[in-house]
Amino acid sequence: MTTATTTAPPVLHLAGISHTYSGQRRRTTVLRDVEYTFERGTFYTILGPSGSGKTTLLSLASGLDTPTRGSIAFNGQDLSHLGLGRYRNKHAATIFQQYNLLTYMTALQNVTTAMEITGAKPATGSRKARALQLLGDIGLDKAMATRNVMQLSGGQQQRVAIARALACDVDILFADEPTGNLDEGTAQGIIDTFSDLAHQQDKCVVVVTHSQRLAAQSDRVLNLRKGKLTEQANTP
Ligand SMILES: Nc1ncnc2c1ncn2[C@@H]1O[C@H](COP(=O)(O)OP(=O)(O)OP(=O)(O)O)[C@@H](O)[C@H]1O
Repeated sequence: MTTATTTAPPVLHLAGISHTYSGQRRRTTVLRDVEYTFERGTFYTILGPSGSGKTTLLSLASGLDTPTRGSIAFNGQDLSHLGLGRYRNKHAATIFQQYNLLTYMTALQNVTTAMEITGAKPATGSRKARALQLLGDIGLDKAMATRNVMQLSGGQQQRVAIARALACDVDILFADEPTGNLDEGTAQGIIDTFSDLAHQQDKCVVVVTHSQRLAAQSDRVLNLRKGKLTEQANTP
């Protein structure tokens, strides 16, 4: 008799990926034969020393760059067949370390534009109302939301980047040091939001961080060291 086990369905598979940057003088191999399967309904953190390749790994997994070797599949489909643009627009949202906001727009316009591009439709109400709600939830009131993003502080811009990613109803959310510029209370609110996205909305959330405190609140902690990705044994 076989025993039935319930496992979360895989959403993203990294199959033997390696990545080398080719400079004018030398080549730097950052990732070496990384093999890992990310699942829905799970909140992951990736830890590793500075320069170990965390941002590189995120840029490959989020479809911004392609690995030198190996392949990446979303829901069983190779990203090169699905199309990186389609993957980024429809299935994966990324909160970048540098925020990558549209600097000629307001905070609100940054969020609504992303919703239009990804086709995200709120369950009720308009995109504008949903965007204002998301911005409000992380502490940016209407006056701030309608200000040009260049007139916001670094921490406020980071919150706009977070609201923009949350507004896109995608399967996977990637975030690169998303709480680095935030005070403790706001950072905790963001961590709680990531946790809810994974556990209540069945999303896959992958966060790169240096924060042990953040990592301790995730479901699975991964370590990137010397080009290899390993899962911490004590994660559930
Ligand atoms: N475009 C590039 N060209 C050449 N080398 C690069 C490039 N981007 C990153 N690197 C190098 O690859 C290595 C990994 O960089 P990466 O930014 O992925 O590390 P990280 O773990 O995210 O670092 P940190 O924690 O400091 O943000 C570093 O040695 C970096 O100098």
